[in-house]
Formats: sequence, structure tokens, C-alpha cells
Amino acid sequence: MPAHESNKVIALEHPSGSKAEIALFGATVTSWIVDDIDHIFVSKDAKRDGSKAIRGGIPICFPIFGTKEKIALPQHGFARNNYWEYLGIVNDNDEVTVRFGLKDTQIPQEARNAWPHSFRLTYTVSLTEKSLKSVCHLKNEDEDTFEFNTLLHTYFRVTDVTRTQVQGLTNCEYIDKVNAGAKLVEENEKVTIDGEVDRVYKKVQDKILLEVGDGSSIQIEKNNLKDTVVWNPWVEKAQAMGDFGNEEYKNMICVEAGSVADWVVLAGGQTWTAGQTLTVV
Ligand SMILES: O=P(O)(O)OC[C@H]1O[C@@H](O)[C@H](O)[C@@H](O)[C@@H]1O
Repeated sequence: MPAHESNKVIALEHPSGSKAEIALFGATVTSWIVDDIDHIFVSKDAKRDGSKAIRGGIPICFPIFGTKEKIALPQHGFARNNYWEYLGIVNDNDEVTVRFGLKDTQIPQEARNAWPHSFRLTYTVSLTEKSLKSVCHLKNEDEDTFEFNTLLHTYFRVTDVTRTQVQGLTNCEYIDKVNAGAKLVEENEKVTIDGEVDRVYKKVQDKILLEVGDGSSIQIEKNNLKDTVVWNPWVEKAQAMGDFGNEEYKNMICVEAGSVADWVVLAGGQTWTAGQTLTVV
């Protein structure tokens, strides 16, 4: 991709005034504005030249989440680190939809060697007055079965993370990544943030609610995704990240819908569809 196109962004506008922007790099949603408020966080220090996954927005983790010993891919896989093909916008009265595509032939040979499968990933982002829907369609173009993980790594913009609350995780088992991977059960009715949090909640109900802390809430509804990751880097991790401001942990919370605790198995020739809808309520 020529350098001048490396930060190319597709803009969506709905007749109601809601707006969204999606970067071709990683097909990463970088803005979602409803009633003049941008609900998506992107760091002021995010790299926007294709040299690194965009720090913020909704990067897509695929085909792995985190790192995997046996698969020599960078953390969270290759989908967020490559340019996707722009497949066009469709406008109808109720929603504006854009489509992007990523195939194995579009990713570097090194990544194809690490995860040697033929696939076609189509990603649609639809904007309505109050909602943003993201859907992944994955086709296994091999004859053999493959396994993968995927996750919509959504960074929400908040004014004070200590005032946010996540509702809907009660009684879910979770892996506490800041506690040596301890397996715990969520006992709180609402999850709050007052320190570093990095948890993989398993088998989560499809509708959960993020109370932003200023009176507004965002409903996060996932479809065909089992798990929810909640992440805030807090002080030390924020300082350690080169593409994240030292104080920015106060203004974001990641609530990430995915299937990451177990592999998803997709037989040759089959298609798998999953996604999330965010709605300002
Ligand atoms: O720095 P990255 O690769 O974008 O990852 C950010 C975070 O992403 C979260 O989803 C993970 O649970 C964290 O462990 C990780 O630190």
C-alpha cells in the first residue's frame, strides 16, 4: 500500500447524525459518534502509519488471542496488523453498512507459515441511529478443519474509568490474568475498575451493559461469541506502552466480545458468523 494511503479511513454517516470511521489497517473502527459523543477510545499516541496495530478502536484479534506457544504469530494474530480490502458501502434508510475483506493471500508469507490455512474473512460494520454492529464471516477455504480464536477488542472512551460499571458478568467463571491465571468466579453484581484488570470471562450471556459513569450506558450484545474480556492497564502497564499516554488508562475500558477460552473449530468449506452490536441506551 502506498505510504499516502496507509492511514486511509472509511467514514460512515447515518441520516440521524451518527457517524463512524473505520481504518483500512486492521479494519479497525476508530470512531463511533452518537449524539455528538465519541464512544470509542483511540490513544493520542496510537500509530496510524501501519507500523503497529492501532492502540484503541475495535481491533480484530484473529486467528489467535494473546500469544500461543505453538503458533508463531504476534500477540492477537495478524488481522489487526494488515490492510484489509475495502468492499464498498451500502446505504439504506435504516442503516449504512461497509464491508471489508481479508484473505490468506493478503497476509505476509511469515504469518501464512505460522498459521497455514486458506481462509476468507469478511467484516461488515453497520451504523444506525444509536447502534454499531460488527459482523465477521469466516470461510474455511481448505479441505481440512482448522481452529482459531477471535475477539473484537473494543476500547470504550469514558471520562473516569473508576466510575464505570459492567453489568451481566455475575457468576461467570473467569481467568484472572493479573493473578497468575487464577480461575475465579465473579461475585459482584457490577464489575468496577480500581486497579489493573485483565480477565477472560467465560460463557457470558449475550447481552451485557457498560455503565459509562456519566449517566449513559452502552449495551453490548454479542452473537455466537462465548467470552468477554475486561481490560484496563492501569498505571504501570500504561507507562510501559509506547503508544499509550501515561494517564490515558483513566479514559478507557476494554470490554471485548470473543471466543478465546477454547478454540473454535471450523470444518473445511464451512462458514462461521459472529459479531457484536453496541447500542447507546
Ligand atoms: O498490547 P496489546 O497486544 O494490544 O494487548 C492489549 C491487551 O489486550 C487484552 O485483550 C489482553 O487481555 C491483555 O492481556 C493485553 O495486554
